[in-house]
Amino acid sequence: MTSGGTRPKVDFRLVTAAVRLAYRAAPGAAVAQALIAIGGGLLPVLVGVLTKMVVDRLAGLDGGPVTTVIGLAVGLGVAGVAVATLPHLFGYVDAEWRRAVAVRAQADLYAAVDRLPGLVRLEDPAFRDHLNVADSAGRHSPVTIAGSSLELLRSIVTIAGFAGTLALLNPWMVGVLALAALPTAQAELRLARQRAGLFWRLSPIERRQYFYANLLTGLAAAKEIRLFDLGGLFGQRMIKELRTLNAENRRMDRREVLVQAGLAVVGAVVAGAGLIWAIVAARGGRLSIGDVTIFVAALAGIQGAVASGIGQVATAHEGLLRFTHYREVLGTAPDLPLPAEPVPVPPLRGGIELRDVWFRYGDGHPWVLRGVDLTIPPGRTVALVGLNGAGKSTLVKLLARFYDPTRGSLSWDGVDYRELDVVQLRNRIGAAFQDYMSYDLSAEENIGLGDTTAFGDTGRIVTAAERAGVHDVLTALPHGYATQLSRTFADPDDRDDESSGVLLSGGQWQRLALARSFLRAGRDLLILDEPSAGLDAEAEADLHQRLRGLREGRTTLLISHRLGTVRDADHIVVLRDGVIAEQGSHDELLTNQGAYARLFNLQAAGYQPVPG
Ligand SMILES: Nc1ncnc2c1ncn2[C@@H]1O[C@H](COP(=O)(O)OP(=O)(O)OP(=O)(O)O)[C@@H](O)[C@H]1O
Repeated sequence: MTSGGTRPKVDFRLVTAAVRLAYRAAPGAAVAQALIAIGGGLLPVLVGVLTKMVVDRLAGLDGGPVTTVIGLAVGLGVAGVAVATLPHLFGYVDAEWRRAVAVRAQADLYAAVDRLPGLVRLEDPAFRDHLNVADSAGRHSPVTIAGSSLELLRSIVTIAGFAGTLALLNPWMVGVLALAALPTAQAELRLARQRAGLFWRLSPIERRQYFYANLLTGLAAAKEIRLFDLGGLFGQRMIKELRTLNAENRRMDRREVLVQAGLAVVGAVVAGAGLIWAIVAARGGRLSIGDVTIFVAALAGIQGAVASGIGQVATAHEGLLRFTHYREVLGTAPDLPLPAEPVPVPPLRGGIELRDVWFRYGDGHPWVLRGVDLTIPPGRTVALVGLNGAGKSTLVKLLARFYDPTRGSLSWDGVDYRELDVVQLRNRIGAAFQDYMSYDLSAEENIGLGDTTAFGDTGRIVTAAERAGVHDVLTALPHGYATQLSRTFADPDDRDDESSGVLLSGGQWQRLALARSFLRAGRDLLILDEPSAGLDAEAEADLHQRLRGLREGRTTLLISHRLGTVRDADHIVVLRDGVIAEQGSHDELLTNQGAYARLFNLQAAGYQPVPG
């Protein structure tokens, strides 16, 4: 986490950003909480004053009609009701406020992530760490910070009210209390800083613990965990992280208990001394019994409010530290330089050119592409082949401008990619990625996501499914194309209905992903990265037969390890260690007797009978 980088700074701009977000999300709730805070701050003072007046009248020190006492008692009762109900009202408004802030914070956060044009940030571990905390920080921290500020206001109102009352009885006592509050404030703030530091230090451990916990309960690793019997190992590692967390937290808790106990003793000594003075003063006739009651209430009220106020500062500080992660994500710069005036992307006429393209994923990473020169002519099929790690998928990512080349350039009809409108560019591309997605949605949505204008257009979706050879599979599902392809989102009513969510096989999922890309078959460039890797031999032959028809006259980049499926491409490019080793038609490459011929013959030999 950010733990790897510098510790985030908490400054006033951060406070205003959090408070602004909290206010804008629900101005009504913010104002209501402010009023509740002020009311809540004044109430203890009001109760104290009313109690003093009632006690003095009952003691006969302050004559007057009995109705006045009854009026005061009623006032006391009303104040008591307010004291009892305000926390509930506060809790309700607080929850409402948090809900409103959550909607706004999440909308802003995910819009910020969606605005990132490339993949660089999402692959950056530091940014991922910010993201991990940003979601919950955005939802909770603004209200925590604003709420703590209001609670602080409440404490200040209480302190001011009681201090004023106390000053009338014994101005010295106000001074003594202020002096006693100083070490309390200092100690509490120190604790808050230590707590924040601990949060910072422990967050990587906490994330590791979550990682193992999710691994143990998630579906992704369930098969390997069971077959390789990894549950015990991961469980032990999770518990080890948890024990480390517990040990660190325990150490902090102990420190806190000691400090708090010390502060409580100081507070009790000050309160005790004050009480002795009040009793002596009352015996000497300098204070009434009512004065003694309000003196005691003021002492307790001020001490409580000081402790609470300082506690709120600590809570706000911690909330601000978390909020830095949210702000980091929202303020992150685009990971690709976007032109101020992007050039509109025309339909592809002249082709795509890669000129001396060098690429690596980061300064410390090895070169993946090393001086690639390549032309993808319009209306033709270029096949890209090469061993694992040669850089084929990386080249695909550059073609969709998920990254910019580290050196060299790509151009679309002669215009540099960096000058083009990136959204329009992607709009002109259809792709089936090697690591395609399987969405926990219905079959028709899984296809329709390729072009959301096709949502609800059964004709287009069925055509795409037919082209990918998956139509028959989908019509045979319990609810046809409407069948949910996961049980993750089963309705409570459907949980026991086995037909409400169906899981497809790996090859069926791949064909569904292809259908999704075929929705964009009319686009200017179709990229197919290992489109048949998960298909059985029959399905693969069938798919490539269909693809031949689909590719006709369309610009296509086809990547495949099975060279039999690319032999009829217009142009075959062999990539080796990030360099184009050779290129040409299938026949030319076989004649060359180079890397392609060697790989092709190796694969062909695999299909020949083993010599006896
Ligand atoms: N996001 C990434 N960050 C860092 N390195 C990466 C990333 N993606 C790929 N690489 C590295 O780039 C190199 C090329 O990977 P690429 O996926 O382009 O190869 P490929 O030719 O498509 O391989 P395969 O045939 O196995 O799919 C590999 O060494 C890989 O480790």
